[in-house]
Amino acid sequence: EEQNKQLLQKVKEAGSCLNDPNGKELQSKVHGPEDSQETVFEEVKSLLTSLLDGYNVCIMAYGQTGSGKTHTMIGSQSLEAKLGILQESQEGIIPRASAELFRLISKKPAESHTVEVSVMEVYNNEVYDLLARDEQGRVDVTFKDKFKLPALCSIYRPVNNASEIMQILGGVLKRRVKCPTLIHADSSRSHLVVSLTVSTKSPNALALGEKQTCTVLQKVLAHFSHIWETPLVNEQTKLQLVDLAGSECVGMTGVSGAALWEVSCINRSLSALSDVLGALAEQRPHVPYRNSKLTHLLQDAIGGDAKLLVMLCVSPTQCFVTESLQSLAFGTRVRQVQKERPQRRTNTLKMK
Ligand SMILES: Nc1ncnc2c1ncn2[C@@H]1O[C@H](COP(=O)(O)OP(=O)(O)OP(=O)(O)O)[C@@H](O)[C@H]1O
Repeated sequence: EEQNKQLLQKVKEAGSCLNDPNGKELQSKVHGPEDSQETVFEEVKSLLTSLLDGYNVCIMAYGQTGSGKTHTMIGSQSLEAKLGILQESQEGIIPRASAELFRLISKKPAESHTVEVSVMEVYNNEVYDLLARDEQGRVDVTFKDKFKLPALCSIYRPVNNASEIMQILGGVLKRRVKCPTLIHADSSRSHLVVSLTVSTKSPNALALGEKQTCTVLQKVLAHFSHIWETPLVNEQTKLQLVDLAGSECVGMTGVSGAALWEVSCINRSLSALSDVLGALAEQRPHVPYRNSKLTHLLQDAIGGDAKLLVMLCVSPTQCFVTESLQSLAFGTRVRQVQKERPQRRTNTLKMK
């Protein structure tokens, strides 16, 4: 226990040292096991304001298997089993971020923002839409291709509050691919990506129904608005909440056969993610987003002017020191990514 305490102290020190790689102060914080979910969420809260300010935001949990990624992103696993009904204190980032988003939206003019949710998993380098599966969670092999998403487009469900998001998530989480390993009996074998798309109606679009002081173009667009399922929007931003599958050493997990293939796919996709971050950090002209389905799916959320927050989950025990160092190395790479803010996109028409 004393050794573990010392290790935790070292990890905390390593986390604070990472603060200042180029003489610039970067935000970082190391939380110990004593910190509550609420305290951890305080780090995240301001990103929801950024989302409504027009930034794409991505929050992802990275770490070895069993280190607490699902606990951090969703909440306690045992309570999750009760169909997503979590005690508030155990709620992780996804339920808290959803609640904060709707709290912020409630302060905006009525009906100015709409939110849609999609839930996908990347398993064995294929993307599956969890909202497209049947109630029993089985993927009918006859229709397997229907559930694969070659064009990376997915089902979006409109939601009006955080409880609706958690109800949808509670329903689909049972279908996430899990498999016991030596380290973690309830280990997730896929990357889970929950996307909340926030559409902001332009003031003009809001006023079209009442005022006649619009331009000719707006009148034409309004006339044909029935062609689009949703009203005109002038901006869409996306919050992507990602619970990555665990990075792991094959020897430690004790898996073989199909499970070994899963581990290899997980490790390759995480390595592709690291390569993308490396390319962004070095500002290379080509960023290899297409090298894996995971990075392809997250392209909007980690490229451009998106804000990315990575929660590194690190085991506070001596026996996992190799994995912990590997996770910290990933964190170092993330920190090196500096992003320029390009011109904002405006007046984008959303078509379904
Ligand atoms: N900070 C924490 N406080 C209390 N329990 C925790 C904490 N972190 C993790 N746990 C518990 O440890 C176990 C493993 O955590 P979790 O499922 O979140 O790991 P994981 O990193 O998502 O694993 P995998 O990658 O294998 O899916 C769970 O039972 C979880 O409730």
